[in-house]
Order: sequence, then C-alpha cells, then structure tokens
Amino acid sequence: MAKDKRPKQTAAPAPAVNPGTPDWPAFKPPLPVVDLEFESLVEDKVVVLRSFFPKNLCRDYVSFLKTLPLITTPGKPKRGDAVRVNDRFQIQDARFADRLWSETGLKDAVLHETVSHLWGGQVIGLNPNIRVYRYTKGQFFDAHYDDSNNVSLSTPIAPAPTQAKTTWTLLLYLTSQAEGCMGGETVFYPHDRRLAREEIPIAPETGMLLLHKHGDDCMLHEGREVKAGEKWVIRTDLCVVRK
Ligand SMILES: O=C(O)CCC(=O)C(=O)O
Ligand SMILES: [Fe+2]
Repeated sequence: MAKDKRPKQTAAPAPAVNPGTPDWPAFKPPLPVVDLEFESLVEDKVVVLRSFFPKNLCRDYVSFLKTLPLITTPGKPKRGDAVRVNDRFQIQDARFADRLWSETGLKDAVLHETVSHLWGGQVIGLNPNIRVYRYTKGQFFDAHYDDSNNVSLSTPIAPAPTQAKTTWTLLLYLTSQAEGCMGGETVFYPHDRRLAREEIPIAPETGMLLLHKHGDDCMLHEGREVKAGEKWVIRTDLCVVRK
C-alpha cells in the first residue's frame, strides 16, 4: 500500500494558560503548614480546616486579588437569585483549581477515611469555576441555597474529561477580625427559616477553609453584612464523579 505522503493533521497545542487567567501567587511556604484534619461544625453539613492558608499567604493573596478586575454586583438580582452585594471576580481556571486541590494537602484531607463518606461520591477535584469575593462595609450575601452543578473535569492525572457534579461549597477566608474585618459571618439556618434563635454563625478566620453541603441538602445560609474592613473569600466547590 502506498504510503500517505500528506502532512499529518496535528491539532495546535492547547495554550498552557488561558488568556486572562490570573498569575496566582505561589503557595509559599509550602503547604500544608499544619496537620489538616477536618473539624465538624454542623454534623454532616459543615466542616472546617483552620489555618489551611497561613496568615502571610493570605496577605499575599489579598494583595494580589486586589489587582484583579473585580466587578461590583448590581443591586437587583435576576429573578430567583439571592441579593448579593459584593465585588467579585470569576474565572474558569482548571489549573488553579487543581493546584488548590493537589498542592495544598487538601486532597489527602478530603479523601481521608474518616471523612470520605461525607461528600456524596468519589471526589475528583475542585470546580474550575473560581470565584473571588470582596465585601466592604455594608456589603453582604442575602440568605440562599447553593445549587449542585454539572461540570466536566480534566486533571493532569486524568486528562480525558470526566463528567462530575458539585456536592459541597468551598469557602476560603483570607481575612477576619485580625485584619479589621468586622461582621461578615457566614450564617447557617438549619430549619429553612431565618430565625435568630436557630442561627449558626461562623465568623471568618484568616486562612480557614470551610466546606458545606449543597444541592438538595443545602442549608439556608447567608454572608452577613460587613461592618468594617474587608472580607475576602475564594469560592469553589468539591466535585464528585457523576453516575
Ligand atoms: O461569603 C459568604 O460568607 C457566603 C458566600 C456564599 O454563600 C456563596 O458563595 O454561595
Ligand atoms: Fe452560598
């Protein structure tokens, strides 16, 4: 058979970094800096890792995040959406999601046998949809539920996209009272009503990572008004294989 002399059709290599992708600071010092063991705040619904980011890394991140083009949300939400008044930056960044997952100790902590039953399936990484929030004085996120979303995940280890869904919200607090941020608690309402006597307020702690269950089992929650200073949060989600 005659050899095909036509040049091979080779696809242009995908850009290593999408245009507009932030040049996120390195995780310095190398993470983790503490033993990462989840502490349960609400049984099977809310867990935290304190000091997930050390303070100086939070400071480096906040300085960097300030340079991003944050957009202040319009006051009037789309129908069905919660009122959210904050400054926000959003990017699809699979590489950063993967760094946060596998270069910080988070992956090992999440997959540890003591907690692996919580996540609603086999966790394969974090949602590439990365959101950065800054709340200044007077800003807040009104009470709402977080939805589960379908995502297609490719990781350096499994480059073929895997169909996944989000099951838990991840919030990483970069500031707290220690930096002059007053208020801004994330408040959970376990009985679907906003009663003061039932509320579970969680004050931001610099470097604390919080995970809460979302989708059908999501608790009603809000980001309470910031009274002074700035609350900075990075938000993504845990993703499990979709069956
Ligand atoms: O900022 C907070 O404390 C809550 C954020 C939140 O509820 C969300 O991102 O869905
Ligand atoms: Fe939420």
